[in-house]
Amino acid sequence: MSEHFDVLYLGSGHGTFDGAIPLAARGKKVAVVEADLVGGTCPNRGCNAKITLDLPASLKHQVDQFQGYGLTGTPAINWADNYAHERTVIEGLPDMIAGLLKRAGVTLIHGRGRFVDAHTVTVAGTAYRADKIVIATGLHPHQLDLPGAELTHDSSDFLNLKQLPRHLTIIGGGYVALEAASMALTAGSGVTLLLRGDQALRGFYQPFVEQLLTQLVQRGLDLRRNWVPTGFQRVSSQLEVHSATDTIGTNWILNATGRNPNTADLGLETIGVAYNDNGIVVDDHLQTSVPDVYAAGDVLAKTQPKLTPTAIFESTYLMHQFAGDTDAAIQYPAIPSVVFTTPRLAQVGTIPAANDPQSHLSITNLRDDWYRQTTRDVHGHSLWVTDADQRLVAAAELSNQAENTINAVLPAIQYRLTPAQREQLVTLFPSIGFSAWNAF
Ligand SMILES: Cc1cc2nc3c(=O)[nH]c(=O)nc-3n(C[C@H](O)[C@H](O)[C@H](O)COP(=O)(O)OP(=O)(O)OC[C@H]3O[C@@H](n4cnc5c(N)ncnc54)[C@H](O)[C@@H]3O)c2cc1C
Ligand SMILES: NC(=O)c1ccc[n+]([C@@H]2O[C@H](COP(=O)([O-])OP(=O)(O)OC[C@H]3O[C@@H](n4cnc5c(N)ncnc54)[C@H](O)[C@@H]3O)[C@@H](O)[C@H]2O)c1
Repeated sequence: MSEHFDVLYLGSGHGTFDGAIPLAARGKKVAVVEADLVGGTCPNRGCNAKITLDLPASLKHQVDQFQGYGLTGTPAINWADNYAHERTVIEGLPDMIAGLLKRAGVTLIHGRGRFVDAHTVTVAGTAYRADKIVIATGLHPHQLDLPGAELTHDSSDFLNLKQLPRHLTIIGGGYVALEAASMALTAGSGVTLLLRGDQALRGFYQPFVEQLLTQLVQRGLDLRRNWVPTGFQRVSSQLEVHSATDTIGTNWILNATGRNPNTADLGLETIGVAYNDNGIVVDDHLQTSVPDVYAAGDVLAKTQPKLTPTAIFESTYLMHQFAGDTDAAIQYPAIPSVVFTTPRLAQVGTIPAANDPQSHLSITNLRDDWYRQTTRDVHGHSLWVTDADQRLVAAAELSNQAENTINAVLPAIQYRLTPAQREQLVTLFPSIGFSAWNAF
C-alpha cells in the first residue's frame, strides 16, 4: 500500500520549505519531492549565489567612487577566488535545508514527481498519496528557437563561470541580464547588452532605468537597443551573434530572455489542472482548478513579482490554511523588488502616471542628502509617491543602498501610516533608515 501524507509538495524551493517546515513541526505528516538540488533555485542557482559573486563587484564600485575622497588605489576582482568563495558559501545549502526539513519530521523524497490522480503522485515508480498536494515546481530558462541557440548559456552557467570571458554578449533587458552585465563590467569583462526593444526593466520607473543604463554605458557597456538576434555561429575561436543587419563578435553568450513555468510532464492534463503560459491558474486560496491540489511560488500564474519573498509569503499562507489557522483568501502585501546592479534599483508599489490627480510624485536628488555625501552615494535619485492624505503609496530608488531604503519605508506603505504616525517612529542617526524616513 502507498504511503499516505497530510500534505505533499512537488519541489523543495521557497514555495515549499518555508511552509512545509512549520507545518510538519505542528504535527502534520508532510512529504517533499525534489528532482534536483534541495532548496530549489534561490539558494543554489539564484539569489544567494548571485549576491555572493556580486558583493566584491559592489565593493569595488564603492571604492572607485571614493578615489580622491580618502581612498587611493583601486582593487581588482580575482574571479577565480570570487567563484571559489561563492562555492564555499553555497555548496552546503542543500544539505542544510534537507537537515531542517528532516529535523522538522518532513519526509524528503528524491526524484521527479508526477500526478496519477488528484491525491497520488509517483516518483520513480513508487506511489505516494496525500490529502492535499502543492505544486511548487518553479521556472526554467526560456530557450531561443534560433539557429545556433545551443551556443548560448543560461543564468546557472553564468553563475558557474570559474573565469569570466574577455567579452560577453547578453540578450535580454530583465533582472538576470542587467545583474550579469553590471557584475561582469565591474570585474573587467567587455559586455554587449542587446535589447530587442527600446526599454530595459519594464516594470521599473523608467527615468531611473535610463539613469542606470547611462551609468553602465559610462563604465563601458556596449548597449544596443532594438537589436533582434537571428542566430549564433562559431567562427574559429570566436562566437558571432547575428541580426538581420549586423554581426557582433564575442566570447560567450548569455541568453537572459526570461523563465517559463515548470508545468510539463507533471500529469496536469491527466487530473485536469488548468494552466497557461504564465503558470498554474489558482483561486484566491491558491487552490487550482482541481480540489485539494494547490500551487505556490514562481509556478503560479500571477501578477505579483516572481521573487523569493513572494514564494515565502505564499508557502506561509498555505501552511496557515492547512494548519486550520485561517480560511481567508490570500491578501498580498506590497511586494518590493530590487535589481542587484551597482548601483541597485529598488521599487515598491505602483508608480502612477506623472499627471495622476490622486497622487503626488516627488523626486529627491541623493546629492542633497548629507548622509549620502559621506558614503559618496550621490549619483542617483529617490522617487516618493504619496496620496491625498500624504500617505506613502509607492517608492523607487537608484543608489548603492536602494534595497535598504525601500526596506526601511515598507511599513509606511503596508500600514498606510499618516504623517502623524510616522513622526512617532524614531530611527538611528546617521543611517540609511533615517535618510529614508525623512525624505518624503
Ligand atoms: C539567476 C537568478 C537570480 C535570482 N535572484 C533573486 C533575488 O536576488 N531575489 C529574489 O527575491 N529572487 C531572485 N530570484 C528568483 C527566485 O529564485 C525565485 O523566485 C524562487 O526561487 C522561487 O521559489 P519556488 O519554490 O517557487 O521555485 P524554485 O526555487 O525554482 O523551486 C522549484 C523546485 O521544484 C523542483 N521540481 C520541478 N519539477 C519537479 C518535479 N516534477 N518533481 C519534483 N521536483 C520538481 C525543481 O528542481 C526546483 O528545485 C532569482 C532567480 C534567478 C534565476
Ligand atoms: N534581483 C532579483 O530579484 C532577481 C534576479 C534575477 C532573476 N530574478 C527572477 O528570475 C526570473 C527571470 O529573470 P529574467 O531576467 O530572466 O527575466 P525577465 O522576464 O525579467 O526579463 C526577460 C527579458 O528578456 C527579454 N526577451 C524576452 N524574449 C526575448 C527574445 N526572444 N529576444 C530578446 N529578448 C527577449 C524581455 O523583453 C525582458 O527584457 C524573474 O522571475 C525574476 O523575477 C529576480
